[in-house]
Amino acid sequence: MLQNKKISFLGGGAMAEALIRGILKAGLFKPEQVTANDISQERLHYLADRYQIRTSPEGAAVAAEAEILFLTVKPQVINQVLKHVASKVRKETTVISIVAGFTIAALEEALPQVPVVRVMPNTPVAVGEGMSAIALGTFADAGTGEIASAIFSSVGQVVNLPESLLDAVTGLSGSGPGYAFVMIDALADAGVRAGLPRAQALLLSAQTLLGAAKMVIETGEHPGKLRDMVTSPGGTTIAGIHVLEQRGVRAALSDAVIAAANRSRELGKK
Ligand SMILES: NC(=O)C1=CN([C@@H]2O[C@H](COP(=O)(O)OP(=O)(O)OC[C@H]3O[C@@H](n4cnc5c(N)ncnc54)[C@H](OP(=O)(O)O)[C@@H]3O)[C@@H](O)[C@H]2O)C=CC1
Ligand SMILES: O=C(O)[C@@H]1CCC=N1
Repeated sequence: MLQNKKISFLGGGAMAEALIRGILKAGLFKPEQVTANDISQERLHYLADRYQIRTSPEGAAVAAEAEILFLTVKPQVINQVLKHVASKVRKETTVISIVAGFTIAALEEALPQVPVVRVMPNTPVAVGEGMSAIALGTFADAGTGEIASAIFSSVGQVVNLPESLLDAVTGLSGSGPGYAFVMIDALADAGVRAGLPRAQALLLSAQTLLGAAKMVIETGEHPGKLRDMVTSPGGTTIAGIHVLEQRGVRAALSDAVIAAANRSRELGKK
């Protein structure tokens, strides 16, 4: 299905790089099938050098030859980029937008009758542990859906959801790695505060979050039950959890997700 297809990225920033790294690592595409376009020559040199992919500063030409076209620019410039390339995008091209807040209706207005897919992935696609939510556009048939599912499931887990839920997804799993990195960093600092060497503190912190997440996914148990298994009566964990509850960690995480989801909605209105 994806064999020999030309896959291109308009915007070669952080998320495009994470996807390129992930799909090449998964062996889904060969480097010569992949083209990246970016406004910065320096960035194109870096991507070509690091991943041996093709690069081009000509967005319209890249859009014209793409069979799968990723829109990976910031929400603030997507309208300008679409205006520049829209007339070159062929009706057979599958267009996959990961632009936060940018709606299928806006995509279809710019690219009439083109099969479009709106996806919200996250940066762990770079290491095969991404979380992506997919919503298909009006002109996307089952084949288009299969292409999007194949790409994103090669670099992590995929859910199909109605587009109306993608802002919520953005607040939770799209931005979520950011929250997780803050937590990992904070726990590592805490380990140093408690006397651990920095390198070991960081490993202890990151591997602990990785292990806990894996337990939730592999056992299918409710996190509350798994938490109870760690929490010996009168022991250390409940002393720690008491402090987290006192400081409102749950409410802070909840407010973070809602703030990010609201921001995604706001970006979509511009
Ligand atoms: N980062 C993430 O975790 C996720 C991001 N997304 C979405 O992915 C998109 C990209 O995000 P991210 O990678 O973080 O952003 P970046 O800013 O890292 O990447 C965007 C890239 O596009 C370049 N660019 C700007 N204007 C143009 C243009 N006219 N033509 C071609 N390239 C251009 C930028 O260059 P310059 O920097 O010089 O402006 C930059 O290199 C966003 O829409 C975001 O909402 C979705 C899920 C997760
Ligand atoms: O911060 C952002 O706007 C993007 C969208 C989701 C993750 N990063």
